[in-house]
Amino acid sequence: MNSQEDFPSGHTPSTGELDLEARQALRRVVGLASTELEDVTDAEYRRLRLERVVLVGVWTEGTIDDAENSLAELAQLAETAGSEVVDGLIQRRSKPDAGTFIGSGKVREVKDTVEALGADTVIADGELSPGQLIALEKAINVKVIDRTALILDIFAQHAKSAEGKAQVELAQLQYLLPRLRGWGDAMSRQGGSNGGVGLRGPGETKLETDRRRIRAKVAKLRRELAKLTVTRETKRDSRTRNRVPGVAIAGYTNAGKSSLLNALTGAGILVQDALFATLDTSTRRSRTAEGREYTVTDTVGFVRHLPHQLVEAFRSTLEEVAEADLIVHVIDGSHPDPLGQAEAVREVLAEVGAEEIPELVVVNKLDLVAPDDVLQLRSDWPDAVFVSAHSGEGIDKLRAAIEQALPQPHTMLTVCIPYVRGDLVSRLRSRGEVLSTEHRGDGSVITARVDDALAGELRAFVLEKD
Ligand SMILES: Nc1nc2c(ncn2[C@@H]2O[C@H](COP(=O)(O)OP(=O)(O)OP(=O)(O)O)[C@@H](O)[C@H]2O)c(=O)[nH]1
Repeated sequence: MNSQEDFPSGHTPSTGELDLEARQALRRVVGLASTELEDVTDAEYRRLRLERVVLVGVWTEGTIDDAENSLAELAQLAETAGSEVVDGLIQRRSKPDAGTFIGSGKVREVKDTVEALGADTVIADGELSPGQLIALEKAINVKVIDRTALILDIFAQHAKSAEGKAQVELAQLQYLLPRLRGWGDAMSRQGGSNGGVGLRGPGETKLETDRRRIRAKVAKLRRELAKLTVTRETKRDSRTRNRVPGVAIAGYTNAGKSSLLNALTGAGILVQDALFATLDTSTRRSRTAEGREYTVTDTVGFVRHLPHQLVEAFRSTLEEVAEADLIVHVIDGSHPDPLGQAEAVREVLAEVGAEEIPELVVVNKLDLVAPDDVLQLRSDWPDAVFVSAHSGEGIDKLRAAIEQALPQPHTMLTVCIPYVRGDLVSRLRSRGEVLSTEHRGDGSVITARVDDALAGELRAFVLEKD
C-alpha cells in the first residue's frame, strides 16, 4: 500500500518519492530523527541519532546571563531530542559571522573541543544560512545543525495525530527548500540529470527536480491540512453554537500546562519532563461552582524563536487559542528567566491574533521556588495566581479566578421555553444559573441568570428581564 495515499487516515506521510540524495539531504537538515523520511531500521536510526553534541552560541545583546540561559535551553532541547550535550561555547560578537556564524578563532576552538571530547555533532544557537551551515561543517568536520532544525526534529518525534505529523512535515519541507541549493551542486555532480524516468523534463537539473518534488509535496500537505482544518472548524462551530465558554492554557514549553489541565479537570493527560511533550491540543470540560460548563484546552508549548515555519504550520492549532474567552498563561516560576519566557509567549500570541483576549497569569511550580524568589515573582506579576500543579496549592484559587474571569451570568431572565426546545433548556442548565422551573401548558417557565450571549439566544422566549 502506498503510504502517501493512506494519509490522513493515520499513516504518517512519507517522503518516499524523493530520491536517495534528497532524502539524505533532508535527513541531515532536519536532524536525523524523522524515521519516516527514509525506511531506516531501528538500529540504523539509533546510530544516526544526534549523539555527543557541542553547542555554540553567539552573544550579541543582553547580559551574559541571557546568553547562558539561551544556551542552557538549547541544551535542554538537544537532550529532549535524545542527545548528550558534552560542552557549550559562547562567543561575544556584535553580530554572527556572515560566513561561519562564529569567528574563525572560535571555529578552531570548537573543532578542538569536538576532537578532544569525541563529539559528533555541533548545534548552533540560531538559524544558520545554508552557506553558513556548509562552511561550518567543512571547517569542523562533523555534522552541524541549527536551533530551528533541532526544534523541527523534536516536533517530528512528538507529533502523534495525522494533523500534527502533516504540520511538522510541512514545516520541515519549507525549511529544507531554500537549503537544497548547497547539496544541489554535489547532487548534480553525482547524479547529473539522468534517471528519474518520467519525473523530470529534458535538461532539468537534479536540483530542480528535487525542488519540484518537494514543492509538489508541500502543496499536497497543504491540501490535506486544509481538509483537516475544515473538520476542526466544524467541531469548533458546534462548540461555538453551544457557546460553552472556553479557556485556553498557553505557556512556554515545560511550564506545566498539561499538569495544570490535569489538576483543574482530573484529565489524566500525559505529563513529561520534556520540551514539547504536547503537540496535539486536548480539550476537557469543567464546571463552575454554580454548575456552569466551560472548556479548558491545553495547547502546544511556545519557545523563544519558535521557527516561523512551525508557527505557520501550526496556525490552525494556535488559532484555537485566539477563539478562547480567556487565556490562562502559565509561567514556570522556578525558571531562571520567567519574564523572558512570558515575553516569548506573548509574541506568539500576538502573531496568531490572540493579544486582545483577557489573560490570567498563573505562576506555577511554586513548590520549587525559594521564598525570596516568590517575593520577586509577586512583584513582577502582582495580579497572578500562584500555584503548584504538583502539590495542588493554589488550584482552588485558580479555579475561582478562572470562573471570575469567564463571561459572567449577570442578566436575570424569566423565559417560557416550548417543550420542543429541550436543547435550550439544557443549554440554560449548563451555561446559566437556573433559579426556578415551572411547567405549564405551552412550555417550561424558567427563571435564570445568564451571560449576555445566552440572553441574546433566548430573546424570543423572554417573559421578564431585569
Ligand atoms: N515541581 C513541580 N513540577 C511541576 C509542576 N508542574 C509541572 N511540573 C513538571 O514540569 C514538567 C513539565 O510539565 P508539563 O505539564 O508536561 O508541561 P507542559 O507545559 O505541558 O509541557 P510541554 O507539553 O512540553 O509544552 C513535568 O516534569 C512536570 O512534572 C509543579 O507545580 N511543581
